[in-house]
Amino acid sequence: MAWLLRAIASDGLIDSAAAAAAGAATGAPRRNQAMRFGDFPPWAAVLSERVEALARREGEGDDDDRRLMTSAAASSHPAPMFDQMILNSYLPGEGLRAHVDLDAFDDGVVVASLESAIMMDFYPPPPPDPAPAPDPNPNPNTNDDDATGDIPGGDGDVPGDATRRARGKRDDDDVPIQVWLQPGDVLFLCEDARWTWRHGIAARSHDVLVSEDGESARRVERGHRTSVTLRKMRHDAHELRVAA
Ligand SMILES: O=C(O)CCC(=O)C(=O)O
Ligand SMILES: [Fe+2]
Repeated sequence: MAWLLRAIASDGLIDSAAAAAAGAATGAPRRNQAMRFGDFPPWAAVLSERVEALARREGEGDDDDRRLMTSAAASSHPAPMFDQMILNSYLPGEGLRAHVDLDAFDDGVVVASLESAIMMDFYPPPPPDPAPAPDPNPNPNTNDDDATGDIPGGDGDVPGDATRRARGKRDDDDVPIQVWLQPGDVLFLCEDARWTWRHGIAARSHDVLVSEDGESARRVERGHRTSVTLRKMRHDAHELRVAA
């Protein structure tokens, strides 16, 4: 479940975040990421409080589909809802490898997208590993060390798409679901969108926006973009019982 909220961040917040990102990005070689745990700078505390108010907002009934953050995710974040922040800075042409955020953080990850629009790509999880095929030759004396031989769709020599999927490997040639993030948009990642789908940004200097009817397309040049991600460290992660 991924929800997008248009334009939460006021200009003042955007300016502060952009200035912080610019400050973090100074020096050589250029740094494009800064991480904070716990005490946020004032502008980030304001952003975090606004996001928290939205995520906890009442009046959406019991219909979880209408909430920005699932109630399970929201209630798993005792106040303050977020205690970790990453500030990312992207120049045109820069991207982000598709990934699932670390297990050390709870459900309900938030991305505030600032300054310049960008296309974020979402890749579904690979299908589960197939059940092992019955051994067609149960003769224990047969020496078959071709480890790929029993993978449906794979012939062991030519690693075709089906083979990669069958092995649970990921392929960035997969067609993503695309989400157009405009300055001020806030994206809430819960459940599958947080735990199993990968998200990433293609490294290119422009995006192509296709109209809703699919009839026309528009090229949009990327500018400098800043993103602020907010997360909550899982309680058990403090004791390093989960992968960090
Ligand atoms: O920059 C973004 O929009 C996403 C950043 C992200 O996915 C992350 O920090 O884990
Ligand atoms: Fe991420």
